Amino acid sequence: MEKFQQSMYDLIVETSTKLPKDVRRAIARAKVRENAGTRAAMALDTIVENIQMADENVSPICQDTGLPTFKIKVPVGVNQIEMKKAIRAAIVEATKNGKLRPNSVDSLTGKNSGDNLGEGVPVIKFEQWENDYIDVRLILKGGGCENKNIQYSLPCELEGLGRAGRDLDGIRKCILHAVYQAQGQGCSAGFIGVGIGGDRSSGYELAKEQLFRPVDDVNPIEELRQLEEYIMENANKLGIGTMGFGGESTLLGCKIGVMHRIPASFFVSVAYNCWAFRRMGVKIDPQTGEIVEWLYQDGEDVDLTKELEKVEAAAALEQGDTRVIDLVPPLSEEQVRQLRVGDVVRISGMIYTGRDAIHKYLMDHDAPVDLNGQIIYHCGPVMLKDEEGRWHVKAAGPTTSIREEPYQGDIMKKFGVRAVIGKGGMGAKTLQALKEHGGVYLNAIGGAAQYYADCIKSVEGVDLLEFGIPEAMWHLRVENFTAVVTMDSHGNSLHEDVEKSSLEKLAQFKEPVFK
Ligand SMILES: O=C(O)C[C@H](O)C(=O)O
Ligand code: SF4
Repeated sequence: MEKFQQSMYDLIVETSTKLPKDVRRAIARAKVRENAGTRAAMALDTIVENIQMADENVSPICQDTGLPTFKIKVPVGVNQIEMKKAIRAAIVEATKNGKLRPNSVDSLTGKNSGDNLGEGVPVIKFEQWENDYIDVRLILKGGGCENKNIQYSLPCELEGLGRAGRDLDGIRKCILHAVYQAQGQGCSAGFIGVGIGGDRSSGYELAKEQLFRPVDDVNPIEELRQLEEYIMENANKLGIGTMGFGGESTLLGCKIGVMHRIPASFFVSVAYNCWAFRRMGVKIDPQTGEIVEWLYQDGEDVDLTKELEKVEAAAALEQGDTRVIDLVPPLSEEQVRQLRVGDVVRISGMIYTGRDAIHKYLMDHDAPVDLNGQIIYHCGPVMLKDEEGRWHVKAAGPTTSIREEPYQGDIMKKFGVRAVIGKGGMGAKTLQALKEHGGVYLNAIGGAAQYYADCIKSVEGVDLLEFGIPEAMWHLRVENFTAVVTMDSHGNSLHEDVEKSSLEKLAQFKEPVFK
């Protein structure tokens, strides 16, 4: 087993940097569906470009490399303690090399362990089997989509859909509702795994297990096959679209599993995974620890370069009726008030990262830099320090902004911040503050961590590094950092509009379908 650690390192790097073929095919299908020239199509083009860049740079597709979760099947007699040690060592190595973001945080103190190890991290689950090889599957599921998982206890009342009863039709309603409530915040278009039955924990376990099924397999249980097909067809009619910009591609895959339950409980658990669906698997020789086969290799490989050729055509179309505005901070109130929902902005100059820890901190501390007229970027990047002590960005896409909703408006007013960049949109409190103070919300494409890292020309400083790499305030000099205005200072919010229209569309699925 001396090669096992190297094999696990290779598996981690492959999972973090390359999307499996079945996922790529699903993304290519989404591209065909999305109408050229729309904002959703433009977002998908960025996603495709990002996938390609991650491939070439052997760098993380998305900066949030998730909570590494290994599912391992071993022949009887294999030493699981040694395997665990090797996996942990491989995780540390991959973190040091910038293939994983240091993502393990002490829940009580907030301290980042720095090497991705911690209490219960990584997750490693073993099962014995009678085959003569080891099967290792790894999923790197990020926080934004994890926060969009949802569990229903039937019967229940669902907005737009009414009563969901304890039957197949009630399950159907829960799944549609799960897609609706995720909006663009889990970086749609997404994949869902559904677990019917079990208890609160085994139900979620079953839901997550479904994410290991190939996207294009067929459910062997006839009712579930029909339900999967129904969901794929109809969830895409909700009009949420890529990144919640509105559009035709909302869901890329739906896999449903079932298990027994106890009479009093009836749970439907839904695990939502973003488009950056990073899961891979290998077969391992139990003698040497070497990889003998990579999994998820079936079917055709999509030529994403071909997809990229369409990017320019779409971009040209896009710019036909869209204003593209160059911004160089510091921004004045007047400049910001001229921006409208739908405008595309290209930022050059300094931006400052700030996410959960920084927002909480700024509420009752001074800012480490003058933020007057500046732009805050909701982002927790992957950073590496070179031998001369200079920092380099390895991946830097936006994080889900709604988590900063309790603070954002106050912070913008307190420090004179004029714009925030993030993804998934913000709520009524921030919208009101943008109006009162004169500010905008700029939506970047979630998960496009390589694409944005490329716009960052230098790291000019860092504050509050004691919060850990993802949570620190990084001073970044960017060039042509592109984002879309989705909330403006005139009370307009694309997110509010899409949420409202998708709720109306959800209501068309109220009547029973599965008797
Ligand atoms: O933590 C992050 O960088 C992003 C997170 O996965 C999110 O989707 O909000
Ligand atoms: S930022 Fe988006 S793509 Fe990345 S892990 Fe979070 S939900 Fe997934």
